[in-house]
Amino acid sequence: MCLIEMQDVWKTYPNGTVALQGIDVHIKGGEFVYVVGPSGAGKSTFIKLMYREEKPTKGEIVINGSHISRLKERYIPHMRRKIGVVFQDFKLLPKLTVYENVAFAMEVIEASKKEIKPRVMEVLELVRLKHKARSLPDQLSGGEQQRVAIARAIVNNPDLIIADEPTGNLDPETSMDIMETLLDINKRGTTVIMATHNKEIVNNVRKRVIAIEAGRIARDEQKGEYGYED
Ligand SMILES: Nc1ncnc2c1ncn2[C@@H]1O[C@H](COP(=O)(O)OP(=O)(O)OP(=O)(O)O)[C@@H](O)[C@H]1O
Repeated sequence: MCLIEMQDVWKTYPNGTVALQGIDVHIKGGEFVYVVGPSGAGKSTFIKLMYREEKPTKGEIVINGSHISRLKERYIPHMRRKIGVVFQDFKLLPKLTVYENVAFAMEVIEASKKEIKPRVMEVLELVRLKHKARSLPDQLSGGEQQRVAIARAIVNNPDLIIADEPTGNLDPETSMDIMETLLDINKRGTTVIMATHNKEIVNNVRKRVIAIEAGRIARDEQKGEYGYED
């Protein structure tokens, strides 16, 4: 089944920058997709459209049957429950413990206390951080912080994980560890879309590659390669 469909999607920012021009894409449930391309090509914009951080100037975006390009503001929080987002800079809440950071995502959707504890411990176990539940983010390594962010992104069982440069701040070994965590989540059925400049990972763990150049899809290959020198 088609999880994400974009049809003739254009994005022009208010200052006149044309970030995307005529994007057509289909992504099926369960896929793992890399989004690659030169700096400024439009990767983040492409990804931001999927969780309605940005709105297209023109075109249709359908995610899981819902026309998110037309969605009214008040329905956006509900739509985002089914999407987990992971950022390069982790975006953890610094004064909350690891446990609280993950639990917070469930509190926001008004899950009951009874549901929260076992589910948070379950996802912390999945990212191998149960033993750090009481730590604060700044007591963790970068890779551990990113694994907390992944735990937070998956705690509400999303259909889709969107990761924008999740390994951008991490060394090669830690990056591969984060990649393995994302692959593990994907094996359990969650679709993963990952924008990345990590040539090593893309070339070594072959998956679908969508290359964006100057706002257009330049390549879309199954088991593709990175294709750039940086
Ligand atoms: N909020 C904004 N307002 C105006 N222009 C923007 C905005 N965000 C991005 N842009 C511009 O849109 C184009 C695409 O940016 P985008 O961030 O999508 O690229 P990217 O491929 O993710 O780049 P990078 O690899 O450097 O993160 C760039 O020219 C950028 O300067």
